[in-house]
Parts: sequence; structure tokens; C-alpha cells
Amino acid sequence: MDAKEAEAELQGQADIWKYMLSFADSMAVKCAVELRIADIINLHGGPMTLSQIVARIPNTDDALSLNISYLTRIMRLLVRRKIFSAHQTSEGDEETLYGLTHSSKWLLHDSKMSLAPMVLLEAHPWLVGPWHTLSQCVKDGGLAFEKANGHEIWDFASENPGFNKLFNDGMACTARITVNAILCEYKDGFGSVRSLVDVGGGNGSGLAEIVKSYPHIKGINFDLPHVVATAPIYDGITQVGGDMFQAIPNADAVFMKWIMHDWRDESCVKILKNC
Ligand SMILES: C[S@@+](CC[C@H](N)C(=O)[O-])C[C@H]1O[C@@H](n2cnc3c(N)ncnc32)[C@H](O)[C@@H]1O
Repeated sequence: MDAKEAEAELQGQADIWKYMLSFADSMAVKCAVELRIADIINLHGGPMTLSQIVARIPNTDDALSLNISYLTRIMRLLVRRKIFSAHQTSEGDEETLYGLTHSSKWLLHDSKMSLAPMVLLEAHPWLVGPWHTLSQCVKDGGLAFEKANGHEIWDFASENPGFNKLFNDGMACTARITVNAILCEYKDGFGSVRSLVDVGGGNGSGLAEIVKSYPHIKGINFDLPHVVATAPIYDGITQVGGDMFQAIPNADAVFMKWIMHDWRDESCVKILKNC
């Protein structure tokens, strides 16, 4: 084997190590969200030492009992991934100050533009479990979510309030981000629409952003009954529960985001016929 070939092979091995352990990145980000590390630093108003952070971790009876050395190792990984920054307190000082970066700002719980709920959703065993069934899906077909959790995803959500909330909160935070990006760039369409139905609109957070920018629009958020039953009240929006395969409320225009990818083409045609 020549040197070039040997180097390529070594790189191949390094890549497999990277992919084998890349789940650790998601789990470390999930840990930071659960411990509210970004919120703690943000509230403090600037970089903090780990002992200062630990003292402010919520729902902890005894901060001294927390395992700082464990958290140090998790923060080392997150700094490496540029989720947090690390600076020395002063020359020769051993203590590290941890600060926010452009990434950790997306992990703030108390921010309108946050991905924290989506991190908690995607890293939850209910959603990680289906990925473990990929090879089984290739062999037998079927739905990965059902294989892992025993029920098809929307039935599971209707029977499990914890999953319903986790899922709807995750969707709501991303809908807010995406719809705001659409509103920044798409200037012509909404002005002439008097009523708009968001089909499979989740809890209505995306439509709420549209109606806030175009208050003349009468918004109808349409989703399954168990979703709208727990949806917040938004100004200018009527929450309607139903099944888009049966009927969709009338409106001047239909908005659909993150819907079609969940069904086969034949099912999507049925939805479109109801629009
Ligand atoms: C991937 S989520 C997208 C949510 C939202 N549009 C967004 O982008 O954040 C799919 C949505 O479709 C809804 N849904 C699933 N089956 C439905 C049906 N038969 N009728 C109406 N809504 C449905 C789910 O409850 C869920 O809120």
C-alpha cells in the first residue's frame, strides 16, 4: 500500500469513528437544553464559571451535589462544537468562563426564536427509537415510528398527552422561525388573501405570525382534534379540529408546511382534492 492509499484508509477509519459516535453531539446539546445552560449564561449577562452555572441549575435541591466534573466534560465537547465559548478568567488562572455563541442563542428557552423544544423532541427516545429500526424497515417495510413505539405517530400523540405536547411544542418553535423567514422574503401574496387555512398547522404558531403581520387575514388553524384541543388562543385565529382526509375548512388560500413529506403521493392527492 502506498502512502497516499494508507492515508486515505486511515481517513476512512476516522470517518467511521466520527459517524459511530456522532449521536454524542445531539445528546450533549440535549443535556445543555435540559440543564438550561444557555438561559443561565444569558440571564447572568455574560460568561460564567462552571461553579456559577451549576449554582443556578433549576430544580436542584443541592447544587453542591451536582457532578461538576461530568458537566466539565460535556461543556468541553460543546465548546469544541462551538455551541459555547470558553475563555480563561485571567492569565494563569485555571478557571474557565463559559459564554454564549451564535449557536447557543438558539437553545434559549425563553426566547421567541428558539430551537430548544425541537432539540428536546428530536433527541427524545420516542423519536430516536425509530432510527434503530431502519434495517428492519428495509427488510419488512412498515413504519419506523410504529415499530419502535407500538402505534402510528398521530394515534400515539392522541393517546399520550406528554408526546402530544413535546411534538406540538417542537413543531411550533420551528414554524415560528420558518414563517418569519417566509414573511421577510415573500411580499406579494398575503396582502390579497382575506382568509387563510393552515392545514396540519400544529398549534397555530406559524399562522399566528402571518396574521400578526397581516391582521386583515382571518386565520383558520386546522389540525387533528387532540392538537387543537391544547392549542393556545391566538388573536385573529379560529382553531378547528378535523381530518384533512375527510374535509378542509374553506378559505381564500391554503397554507401547508411540513405536511406532504409525511404521506405517500396517493394520500397527498386526497388532501389536495379537499383543498
Ligand atoms: C410535521 S407536523 C407539521 C406541523 C406544522 N405544519 C409545522 O410545520 O410546524 C404535521 C401536522 O399534521 C397534523 N396531522 C396529521 N394527520 C392529520 C390529519 N389527518 N388531518 C389534519 N392534520 C393532521 C399533525 O397533527 C401535525 O400537527
